[in-house]
Amino acid sequence: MQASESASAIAVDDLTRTFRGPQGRVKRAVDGLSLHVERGEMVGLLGPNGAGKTSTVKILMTVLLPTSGRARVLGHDVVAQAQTVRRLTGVILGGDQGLYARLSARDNLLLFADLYGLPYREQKRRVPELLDMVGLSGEARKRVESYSRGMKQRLHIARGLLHDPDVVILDEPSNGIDPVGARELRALVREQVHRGRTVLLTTHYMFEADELCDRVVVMRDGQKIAEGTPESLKKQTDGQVVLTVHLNGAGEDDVARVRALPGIQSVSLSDRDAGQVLDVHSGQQTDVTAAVLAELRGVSVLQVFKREPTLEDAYVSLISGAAR
Ligand SMILES: Nc1ncnc2c1ncn2[C@@H]1O[C@H](COP(=O)(O)OP(=O)(O)OP(=O)(O)O)[C@@H](O)[C@H]1O
Repeated sequence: MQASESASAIAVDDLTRTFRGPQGRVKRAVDGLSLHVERGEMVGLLGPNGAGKTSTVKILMTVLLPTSGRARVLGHDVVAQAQTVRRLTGVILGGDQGLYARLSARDNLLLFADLYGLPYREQKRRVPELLDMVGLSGEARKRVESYSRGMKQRLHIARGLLHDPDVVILDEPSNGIDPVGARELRALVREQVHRGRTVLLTTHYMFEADELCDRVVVMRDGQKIAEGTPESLKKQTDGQVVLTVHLNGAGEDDVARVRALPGIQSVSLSDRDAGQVLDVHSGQQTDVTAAVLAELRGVSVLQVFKREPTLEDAYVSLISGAAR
């Protein structure tokens, strides 16, 4: 059966997946989720650990059955037409699994091309083309065990694209990759959309979602709690200003005093490099800089600046707002 021209690339409707946990308790990993990805779109699936992203992705990959609801790829049902869905979808999971460490990149791709049933002539054309696209032509004959994490991830992408899928699903593509490698990977992912593919990706990196995605869907406890363009989600933090203070020696007492100031919406303290960063969210009307610095008199303040909220700020405020 051909996919209808009007079908969304990915259509998830009222999808639920439950697991039986310890003591027979039922856990709803995916709980009534609906999400649609249009053809040629790149959508990010965001959410904290345990939100249900991987379960959703596994259902779309046809390796996990839904408990109820429906999921379709280009109009094909992931349960009833699993084989067609697998043919149309490229799944890129990353990590050390799924590649043969003792084989070269080229031999890995030839092996998987065989497994996918790609005709020999097609393999001879497709494998060098993909190695070139992911920038591994020069190292194609080296064993994968000598590859860096970033190179392995690029090889995973080549592997996922062997059968020229229309829809690509990536699970945390730049997890554990150094900043330069991650930037190259993002360029590679972006290129897939330029080539007309539809991309769904999960990520914990908000700047990655902001840079790459046309839209993001935020999940928590198996449910969708927000959806929109990165810009529209940032706007939901409307009126917020973030005061960022780089400092040393701050403790919970300092955070509590700043949090108690009038006009403050939220405060977070994190370690960064050799020092600390205090992010103070407040309403636009109140300039809290002087009051915050007064409360930090006992600590060493290195730098202070104000900035617009980022997607990460919007995400943190969404996730904490949805906390039960
Ligand atoms: N096979 C399983 N058996 C029991 N519970 C499971 C199983 N798979 C997932 N879960 C539970 O379902 C919930 C959602 O898990 P899932 O892996 O889909 O979340 P996630 O958003 O991908 O998290 P992460 O960001 O950590 O990968 C979690 O509470 C998890 O413990």
